[in-house]
Amino acid sequence: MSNSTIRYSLADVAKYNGKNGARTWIVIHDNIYDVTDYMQQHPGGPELIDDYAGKDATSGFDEFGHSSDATKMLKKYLVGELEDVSIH
Ligand code: HEM
Repeated sequence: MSNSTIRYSLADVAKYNGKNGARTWIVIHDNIYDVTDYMQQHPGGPELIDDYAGKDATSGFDEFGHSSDATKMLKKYLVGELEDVSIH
């Protein structure tokens, strides 16, 4: 983790739920991704991602067993990291 990484709480992420013009953010392994521009191209369809809009999508992402290509694609959409929950 670098100091330049922007930290957000899960409450911040929840605002980006894709509703009413909001963008769609999801969390995978404590990293936060803005997948708004990717959802329509998702091979599994946009709905699967929308189910996790504004939430932690780690279980959904891992349960499908995405390819390493899919994991690499995520990097492009990274917007920040979850803040350290242990300090609260
Ligand atoms: C949010 C939770 C997600 C769930 C539950 C999910 C689920 C799935 C499912 C079920 C498929 C299979 C579709 C099919 O074969 O018909 C799939 C494929 C795929 N998904 Fe997702 N997905 C999620 C997020 C993402 C994200 C964020 C990315 C990349 C930015 C991604 C990239 C891909 C790719 C590239 C494939 C094609 C197969 C592969 O390369 O693994 N998915 N996904």
